[in-house]
Amino acid sequence: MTSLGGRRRTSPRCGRQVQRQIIQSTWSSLRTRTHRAVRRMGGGAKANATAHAQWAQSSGAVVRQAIVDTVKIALSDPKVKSVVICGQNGNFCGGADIKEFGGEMTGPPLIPMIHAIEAANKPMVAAIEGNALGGGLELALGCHYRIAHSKARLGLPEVTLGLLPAAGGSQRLPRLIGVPDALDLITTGRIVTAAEALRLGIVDQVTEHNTVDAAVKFALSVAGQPLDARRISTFPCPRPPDSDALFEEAMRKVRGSARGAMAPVACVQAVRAAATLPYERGMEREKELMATLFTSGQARALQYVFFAQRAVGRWSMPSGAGWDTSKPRPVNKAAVIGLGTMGRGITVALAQTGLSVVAIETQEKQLMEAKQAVTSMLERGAKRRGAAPALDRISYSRNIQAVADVDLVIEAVFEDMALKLEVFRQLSAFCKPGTLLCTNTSALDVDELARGTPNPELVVGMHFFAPAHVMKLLEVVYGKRSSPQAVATAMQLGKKMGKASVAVGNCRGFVGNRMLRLYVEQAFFLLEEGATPELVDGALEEFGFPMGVFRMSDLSGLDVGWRTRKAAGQAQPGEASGQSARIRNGSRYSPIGDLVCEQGRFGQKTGRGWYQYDKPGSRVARSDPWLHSFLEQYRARHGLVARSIDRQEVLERCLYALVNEGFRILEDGIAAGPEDIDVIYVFGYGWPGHRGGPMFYASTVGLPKVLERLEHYHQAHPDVPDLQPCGLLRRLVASGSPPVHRWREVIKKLHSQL
Ligand SMILES: CC/C=C/CC(=O)SCCNC(=O)CCNC(=O)[C@H](O)C(C)(C)COP(=O)(O)OP(=O)(O)OC[C@H]1O[C@@H](n2cnc3c(N)ncnc32)[C@H](O)[C@@H]1OP(=O)(O)O
Repeated sequence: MTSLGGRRRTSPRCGRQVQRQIIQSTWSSLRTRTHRAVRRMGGGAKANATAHAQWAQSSGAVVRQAIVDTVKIALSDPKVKSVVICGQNGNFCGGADIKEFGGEMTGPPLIPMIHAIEAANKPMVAAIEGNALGGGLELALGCHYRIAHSKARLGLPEVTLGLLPAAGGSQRLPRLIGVPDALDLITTGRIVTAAEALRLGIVDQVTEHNTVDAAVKFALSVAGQPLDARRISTFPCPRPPDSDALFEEAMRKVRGSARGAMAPVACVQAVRAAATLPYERGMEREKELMATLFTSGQARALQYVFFAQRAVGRWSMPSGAGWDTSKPRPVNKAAVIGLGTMGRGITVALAQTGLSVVAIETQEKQLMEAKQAVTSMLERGAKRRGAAPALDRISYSRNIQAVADVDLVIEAVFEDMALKLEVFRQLSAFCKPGTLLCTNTSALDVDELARGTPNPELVVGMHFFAPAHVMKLLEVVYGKRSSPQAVATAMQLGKKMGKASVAVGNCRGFVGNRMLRLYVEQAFFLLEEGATPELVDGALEEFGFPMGVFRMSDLSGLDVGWRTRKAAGQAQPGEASGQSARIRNGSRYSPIGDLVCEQGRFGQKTGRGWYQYDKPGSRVARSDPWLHSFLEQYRARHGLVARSIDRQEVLERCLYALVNEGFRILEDGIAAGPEDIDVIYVFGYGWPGHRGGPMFYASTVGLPKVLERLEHYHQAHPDVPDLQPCGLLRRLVASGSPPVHRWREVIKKLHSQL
């Protein structure tokens, strides 16, 4: 447990008949409250100081110790008839302190503690307010009854941390609610509302009123009643009729979606143990499975991602300004300009966040189409959430002057600098003073856009990812003149929208796309050298990406990149051959993608791309003999001899090139730390979370090895300067390859010397 208020107090209503154990889980203010709680547990100032010092090492140990002690006192006191376990400050318990996992566990272990609660001969009632997650819910499942507030959230999210509910959760939940629902909750980590928990049978009662009072009343009402039928571990696990088929199907499903993550698979195995073994043996199985996960490295990666996601909220700019010094402006009303795919998604996301939105599109027909699409997206979302669609929060207009009273505008028009500059010029004329002007560009220069406005400090990039109402990532791009307040406002709005928002500097492609270019480029080079799209995609998908480079390119459309390359003067029409046709600005360039586009093969939408599809729009990719013979002809025309390439080389070339660019981004100060890059890749680019993001992954591979492989590939391909190892990588290796959480120190030193 992370936190404790080992606070014993007597219920004012029931004298000493019900004793309350307060378990609080507000992590951020844990230290002070725990200190106070320890003091309240008895002992003078001296004892208190000792306990507090211990807690500083391991907060959860103190929480567990206090629960054990207080329950013991309550059970031995004849005047106490029932016990209510509750949290403090509106929270039951968010589960184990993840930071404890890295070190040696001290204090009483959780499982015997929960067993002792379940074995108690007085009713133990959990009063659940706020969160009951992970070990917190496992504790509640050890109680004989559970009373929840209507706003409570319950779940076993361990799987998202690379673990399974190993304090009996995987054995008790199926016994309580049945195998299918338990499998769903445990394998996904899905958090449920109190209403759903009641429907599933996880809680016994839901209250709109004071939860502790309701629980105390309830505890008194059941005092003295037999408890045998309330101890979940003694329940037989309800076995569905065809349970073998059910578990096989569950296993097939998790293996399909886990992308190599071990925890979801272990969760199915643990629930299967609950359904097939006596409780004690099931607990042994739970322990074995947990031990494997704990030592797998995947749990460490996922826990890193958990903290990285929170670390990116503590953003900073090269000037030193940051989250702690910059106050965001309130944003109640926003406008979206341009209602293509991105604009529609952004409109939906803003409305679902509770903002008033003005959606602007100049052409009547497009405006009407967009309105229809936005309406149905909102209706579908509302149906899924069981809420009313936020249709009345949106007004539609063809007139840009409708921005007059908004606090923030997000421009999502076509990626064309001249067009965007014109939009920004008009916005500057019509918006009220102080309105934040945001661009959703994924490639254009935010500084150039800002220069076109009278108030460049109000301009930032808000780079959403398609579909914008679904994808969790938001890059907030600050330009040279963006004010810290503008960045703070965009970051706060992103957070409100439920996005993993990362503040990054302005450069070509920002962080995500700048790194992606090198990854894709290596994939093209590998085709030239003898690989096939199937080989490259197979290696990347086995690594854990939902789709490899080529399947992804077919999905998003090959023409998008082609247009950009044409605009940059890279893609040149025609069938030129020889080495010179594959050089741009002195560096190697592969025109393969351009040539495929010249055939009208734009991917899924045209039914042909790197693969073939049954019909345009179809999603099932099949190997395409045309493409293979095209590759052979291409190699022959350019004098290239195909060689055998293995999956290891595919991974090293694609991933290390991407990681190397990540180091350059850190060196350039475009991202403040490795966590920023990792969050961008996990939440926006399908990087498997159980590998922790590219920079974390590099640290697990070992920086000296990454450096050595990059040197090797750069030597083999001197015409690819991007493969030259970055100076920061060399520096980190020279300073002993510190763990990822210490890279910032090296980066800081580097910047201070520049
Ligand atoms: C054998 C024993 C095994 C037990 C299994 C477990 O219990 S594993 C843990 C299961 N619990 C979870 O996964 C819950 C994780 N936490 C959350 O989902 C959320 O933090 C919350 C509890 C719902 C609260 O959300 P809120 O948005 O209010 O706050 P933050 O997420 O920003 O968190 C505030 C700070 O607290 C830190 N923190 C949160 N959870 C933990 C945790 N389990 N262990 C350690 N620290 C935690 C978080 O990092 C924030 O800290 P900052 O320093 O401010 O970044």
